[in-house]
Amino acid sequence: MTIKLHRDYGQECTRLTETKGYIEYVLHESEHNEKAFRDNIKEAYANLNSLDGSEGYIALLTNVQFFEMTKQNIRQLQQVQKRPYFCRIDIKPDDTNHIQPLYIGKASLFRPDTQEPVIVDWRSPVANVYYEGRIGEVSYETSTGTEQAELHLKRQYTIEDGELLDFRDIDITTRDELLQESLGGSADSRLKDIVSTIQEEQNRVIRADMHRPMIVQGAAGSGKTTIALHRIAYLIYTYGDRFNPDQFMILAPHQLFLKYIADVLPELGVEAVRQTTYLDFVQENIGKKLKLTDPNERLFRFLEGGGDAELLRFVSRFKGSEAYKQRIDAYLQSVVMRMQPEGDCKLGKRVIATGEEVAKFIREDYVHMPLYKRVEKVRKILQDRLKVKKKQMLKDIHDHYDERLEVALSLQNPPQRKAKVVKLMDDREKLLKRVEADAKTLVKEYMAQFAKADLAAHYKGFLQSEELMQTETGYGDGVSEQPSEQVSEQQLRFLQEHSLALLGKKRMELEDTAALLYLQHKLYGLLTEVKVRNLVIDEAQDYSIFQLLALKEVLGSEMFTVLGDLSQGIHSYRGVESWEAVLATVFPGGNCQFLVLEQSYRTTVEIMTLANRVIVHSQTPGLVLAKPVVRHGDEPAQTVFAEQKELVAQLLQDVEHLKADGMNSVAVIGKTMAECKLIKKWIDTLGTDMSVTVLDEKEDYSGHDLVIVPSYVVKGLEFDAVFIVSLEEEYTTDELDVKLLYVAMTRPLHRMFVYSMAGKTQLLDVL
Ligand SMILES: Nc1ncnc2c1ncn2[C@@H]1O[C@H](COP(=O)(O)OP(=O)(O)OP(=O)(O)O)[C@@H](O)[C@H]1O
Repeated sequence: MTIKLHRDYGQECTRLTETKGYIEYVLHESEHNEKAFRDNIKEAYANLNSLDGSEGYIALLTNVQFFEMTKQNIRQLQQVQKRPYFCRIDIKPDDTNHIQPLYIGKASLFRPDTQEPVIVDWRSPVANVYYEGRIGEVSYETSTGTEQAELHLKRQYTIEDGELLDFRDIDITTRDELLQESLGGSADSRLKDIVSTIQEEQNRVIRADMHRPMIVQGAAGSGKTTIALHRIAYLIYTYGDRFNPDQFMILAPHQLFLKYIADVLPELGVEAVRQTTYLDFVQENIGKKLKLTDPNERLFRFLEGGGDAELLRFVSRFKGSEAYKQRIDAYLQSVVMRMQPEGDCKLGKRVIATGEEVAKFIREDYVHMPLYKRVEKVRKILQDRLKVKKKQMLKDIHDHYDERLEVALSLQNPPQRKAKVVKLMDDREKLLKRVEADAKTLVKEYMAQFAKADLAAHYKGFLQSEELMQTETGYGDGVSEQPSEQVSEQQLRFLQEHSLALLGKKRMELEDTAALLYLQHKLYGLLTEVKVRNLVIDEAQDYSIFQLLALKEVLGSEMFTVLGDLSQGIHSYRGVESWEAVLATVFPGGNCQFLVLEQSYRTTVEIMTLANRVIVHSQTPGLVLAKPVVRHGDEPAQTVFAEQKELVAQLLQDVEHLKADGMNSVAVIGKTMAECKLIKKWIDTLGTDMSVTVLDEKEDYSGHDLVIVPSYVVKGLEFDAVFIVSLEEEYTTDELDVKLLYVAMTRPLHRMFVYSMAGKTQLLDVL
């Protein structure tokens, strides 16, 4: 049936026209207000000096605030103008007899004249009914408690360019056509918002209690990244009265990924949320650009095995463990204990502070502060006390000499009297000068014993310390699957020599960043004022326990949303081995929520089935296979070639066909960067009109017809079609290879081609 024949079509068209009209009206009004506020600001500036200081300032601030709000409202309304809402729910609250249709969209708009909501924000409490409610009895939580209601209708709309193209009524039994439509679409180089098709299990994550930490194990394509961003938008809307956007932060793996997700929050009407990487966050807060060894190089060193591979693997894992943090704590303790004051701080014979007192300041009274802030505090206390003491001392000297001068002046013998008075005055002058001079340098000299060493010096100090070298504690701290695993002296010695050698070359490893952040926080305090209280971490499987602990410590908050997939844990030698370990070590006490997302939305049943046949070869603890939403496509093509040239020629031909078929984004995934460069070389040799680029973690890939990406860079991204190519590098049955191939296979939305050279198909052969 064409939608135009639907009995509600006319009414829905009228409603859409009215809504657009009202948006237009509000926009017009807002633009007028915006101008008025702008003029007011100018005027307030001009009057700033003539008015009483605070009055002028308040006028300015108020107008700036209104101006910003209006500007944001305008932006939001402009964004929804062409698609004001995506669904409608008809609900009857239990305390009324009136069924109210509510139109849900990406903004909220209310008509004061009719007291009716025109658009209800998707994040509002009642909108939850759209995502989770079934026709019939429903309830939803508001800030004042649980509301009961009856849900009579759930209707989805397809609106494009302000025109109503279709609508359909849905419930649990209905196939979610809007979802199917959305998943059938084409990928570009940016992630998009999914407000109209958020699924129930995803909705639970988005709306989960902000105050409790949450870990989400989500299969590839289950929407973790998307959910992470929607959750921030939801939290800012819901808790906006208590938290500013700058109190939220999202951590993503690299710059390429940040660019990939950059549009979603602004699309959701959210601005000013920090989106960064762990490394950048650390560098910003220690005030130093670190020269790191290439972690991907090491990844492949592990793959090759042999040599020091096992010991290097130990180094990576141990540096991310709680045991490493504990050793740093012990080192910090020893630094504090070594700050044993050498005697009292005295001006002459007068004590400004006793050694015990100073030690107590540092070790007890100001223990909540970073160590060198405590030292600064002590300096300040001593200076303040000195000021008082000096004044008193000078007065005492004056009093003392005044008395003696009085006696001297009463002497009868004039020459004797003169001599005495002169001497007393000289003595007094000398003494006063000495006191002044001593006072000037006293605190500085006393405090010299607590001289500051810089971060690198302390890290080096730690690496050379006996605290690092303790062997008695195994790292049975939830990091290792074998709690009884012992750390040997040989392992620690290797870590020490390896790290000191790197430091000697002014280099560090990514694994050192947690220690650096933690030491910075404990010794000096972070360099920026960290307002962030609420943290969302994507691709969290690559984080170590220590990285998470350090973040928790520096933010002073547990409001973490941690999303990851252990099946994609290609850095598991330094990242999360099991979520239980994170629960036990980072969020102990049972307050942390743990949710599993199995449903995968990205790819077709055919592609996901093949990817699942790969991942079952991994040792991932508690592996949960991804369940694709029912969407069928072509079988993945698996082809073996005899010649590299022949393979690449076929690939180029296929890509051209795919492009002609409307596949926007196509990627070739090679196992390593070297493999990617080889593919590129062949493409250049064969020639093509397409723009082709090899991606690393820093680049933006929009604007290219074809991208070639190493398997370890591609996580998190998606493309319409993907070619997994093995020219020289094959995927073996090794754990890391299994995960790399799985990550690669879960990137396509619609089509997948596995092209390998003969003899390079080891893992594929066992499928
Ligand atoms: N409810 C939904 N409605 C429409 N599209 C969805 C929904 N959930 C996820 N998607 C789509 O599925 C794809 C995968 O989402 P996303 O990248 O957020 O998943 P992920 O769990 O982070 O994946 P991975 O771990 O494999 O990187 C995206 O194209 C996203 O738009």
